[in-house]
Amino acid sequence: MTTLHVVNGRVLHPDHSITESDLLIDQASGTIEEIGAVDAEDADERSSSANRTQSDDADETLDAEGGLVIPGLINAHGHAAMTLLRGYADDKPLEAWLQEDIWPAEGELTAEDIRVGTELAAVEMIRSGTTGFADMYFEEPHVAGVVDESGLRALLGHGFVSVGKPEADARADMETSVNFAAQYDKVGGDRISTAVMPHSLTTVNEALLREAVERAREADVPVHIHANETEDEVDPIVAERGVRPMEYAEDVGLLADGDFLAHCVHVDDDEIERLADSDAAAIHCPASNAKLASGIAPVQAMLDAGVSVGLGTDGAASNNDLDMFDEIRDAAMLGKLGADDAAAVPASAAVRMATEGSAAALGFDAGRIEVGAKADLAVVDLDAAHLTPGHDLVSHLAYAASGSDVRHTVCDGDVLMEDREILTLDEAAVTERAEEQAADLIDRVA
Ligand SMILES: N[C@@H](CCSC[C@H]1O[C@@H](n2cnc3c(=O)[nH]cnc32)[C@H](O)[C@@H]1O)C(=O)O
Ligand SMILES: [Zn+2]
Repeated sequence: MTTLHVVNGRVLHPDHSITESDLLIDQASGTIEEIGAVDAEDADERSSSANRTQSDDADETLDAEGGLVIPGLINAHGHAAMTLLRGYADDKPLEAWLQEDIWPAEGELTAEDIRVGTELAAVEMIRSGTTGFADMYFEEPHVAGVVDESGLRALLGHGFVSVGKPEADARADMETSVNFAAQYDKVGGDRISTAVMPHSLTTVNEALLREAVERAREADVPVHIHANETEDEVDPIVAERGVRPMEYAEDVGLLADGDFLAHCVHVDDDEIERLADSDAAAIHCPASNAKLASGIAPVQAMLDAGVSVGLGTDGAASNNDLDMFDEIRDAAMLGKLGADDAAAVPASAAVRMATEGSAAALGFDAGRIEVGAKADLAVVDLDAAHLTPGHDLVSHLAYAASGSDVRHTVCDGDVLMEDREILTLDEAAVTERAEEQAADLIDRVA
């Protein structure tokens, strides 16, 4: 067995206790094998030479001295290649932003744009301790290629809409979504999984939505969709059907085990109950909801009701970065404002949303540092001024740390970033290429 030792650090356990522990990782299975002093001799040796970075019996060793080993953060909703549209159109509400700026620009996107934009996203995620993500976009086979080379874990799907398109085009788009999901699920291992991804409850017509859900069940993959993001999305459903969107969602066959719904901002008590009674998850995207002034999701109420809640950044054009530490902080801050209660969404709950919550939503056996779980983790440097003193490290993760405090990133037992150097992608080349590709895209749109 080839092994990776993560030594000399402190470890954040699932109950959020913290101990000084080493990890032994089996790289073949990509799982955590042991937590604790790996053997007594090692521990003795370590105390006599704290700076040692080579372990005699491990194939590879990662020094976490002064750091906290946390579960890799999981970005459970986004559109990775939208990094190319970062800062392209800001300060507008959802509908105008999509229709006036984003969709016209996306109409010009090529497979190469998607590949380059997704590589840029991968660099940003690895740098900021994100090891897994969900992606709803186009040209997903190219996204899968980037996931493969970057070493990240991802759940991918082709997003499709029917509004504003001839029926035949919309149907073909739905077929692309189903076929991609069926063909790429668990392709080349278990780092890539898939879902069928109708864009939203209002941008896909009922017949296609029903069919997409049915086809997803046949292919044994979940469904991912935007839901209840703005009032403007809720009102037409209520006006047309006389029911709120979650009842409509149930009616078309959604809210099954494995399904996950982005946003869920404007959900009433009955809808929260429906979500809680279902095996589907809500993905909270606080920064995107704030920037587009969509509203504040009732996250504490959802958690209290027992809804499974994950956390996501949404695309980089409505955030405008992919740093999940920011998202954790925004979830806590907006959760308090929205509930008018400083005790709402405490640090620990926000960290859980980005780790075990997102993992459960995406069906990843990760989001926790535990024997048998996937070895998806990040090592956060704790010796910075803004993280001193260390009264409460979970508080620091939520309120004081940022992605740039991440020193190492590991996914599936492989080191993706060591001492802030990304090993799987050429960061300088990726950013340079992205700058060129984005300029070219904007030229084509103009
Ligand atoms: N526009 C595509 C649909 C699906 S891909 C996913 C889409 O979600 C869009 N998107 C990004 N952020 C949001 C959001 O917050 N709400 C709704 N859609 C978004 C994104 O720009 C992309 O167009 C089509 O023509 O078939
Ligand atoms: Zn989105």
